[in-house]
Amino acid sequence: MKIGILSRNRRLYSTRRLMEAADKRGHEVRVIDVLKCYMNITANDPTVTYQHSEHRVEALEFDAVIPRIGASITSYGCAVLRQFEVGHVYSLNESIAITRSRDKLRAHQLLARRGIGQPVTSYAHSARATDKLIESVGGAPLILKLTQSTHGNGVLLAETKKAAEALINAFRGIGSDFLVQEFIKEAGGSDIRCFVVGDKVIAAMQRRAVKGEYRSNLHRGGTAEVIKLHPEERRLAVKAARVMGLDLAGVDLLRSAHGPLVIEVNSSPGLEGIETATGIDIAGKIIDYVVKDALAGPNKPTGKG
Ligand SMILES: Nc1ncnc2c1ncn2[C@@H]1O[C@H](COP(=O)(O)OP(=O)(O)OP(=O)(O)O)[C@@H](O)[C@H]1O
Ligand SMILES: [Mg+2]
Ligand SMILES: [Mg+2]
Repeated sequence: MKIGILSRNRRLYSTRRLMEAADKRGHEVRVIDVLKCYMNITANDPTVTYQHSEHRVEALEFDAVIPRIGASITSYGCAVLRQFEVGHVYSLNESIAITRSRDKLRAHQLLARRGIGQPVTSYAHSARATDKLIESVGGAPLILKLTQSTHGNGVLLAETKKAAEALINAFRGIGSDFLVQEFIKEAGGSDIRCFVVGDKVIAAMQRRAVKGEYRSNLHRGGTAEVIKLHPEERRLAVKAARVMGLDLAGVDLLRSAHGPLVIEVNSSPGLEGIETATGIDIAGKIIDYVVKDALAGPNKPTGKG
């Protein structure tokens, strides 16, 4: 099979591992930097051309693509991916599903519609609503989250009502889009990353924040270890990925006093942390899934919104 990995950098761990796994299984694999692609949008003869120095590839000839689109290039990356879809090329994750998951507000609303447990989350435009926003999530301490951010960068803990008001005003002042969220204290600075492929959780790890930190992201110095999921957590993670329409997803859960809660669904979850923590050949499992799913036919758009 001819597989394209849509990634900006072939040296990234996840990209390298996917290439290795595809190669090992005898597939022809190529890394395509979406920013070096251009497209011709016509009904009869849509094209995506990848031009890298003197090399030129007619990219719609791929049998399957695996999108690894970074948060900073969501818009152009998804436009290129949509063009593959116009050309009936199978994609592991569809552009619409990636777009849904990138906006945390939209994702929370879609998950809520399907009854998926999440921390109480509020959103408002008007400065007059600040008191109500704070009250609705149970007051301080509370979490403020930029709607489009990653690696824990846009996640802030406001320990007091005064701090929450100051942060909300600051975010409003610079025109940032943010959510206010109930702080799940009992998670104790840990979260669970569930790695979903198709309709299965193929691996899970618990990430623990360093002392004095509330964010467990490995990029923030957190540590990871294997964890055995409860069946309820497994079902929740698979359902969350389904609702977003993602065939590959990193679903983050918090263990709260009232059961597991989904905090986010990532469409390009990294492989390094989870492969290192669990010793599972995640890249191999992804390639096996892609081949099986692509052979079964073109994408069927899933989910709404
Ligand atoms: N409501 C909450 N209560 C307690 N801790 C939280 C809450 N929301 C987030 N956290 C902590 O902050 C971390 C980062 O939050 P989140 O996963 O939403 O952001 P992210 O920047 O998209 O992360 P990623 O790099 O996993 O994509 C979580 O892993 C968790 O440890
Ligand atoms: Mg995220
Ligand atoms: Mg996360």
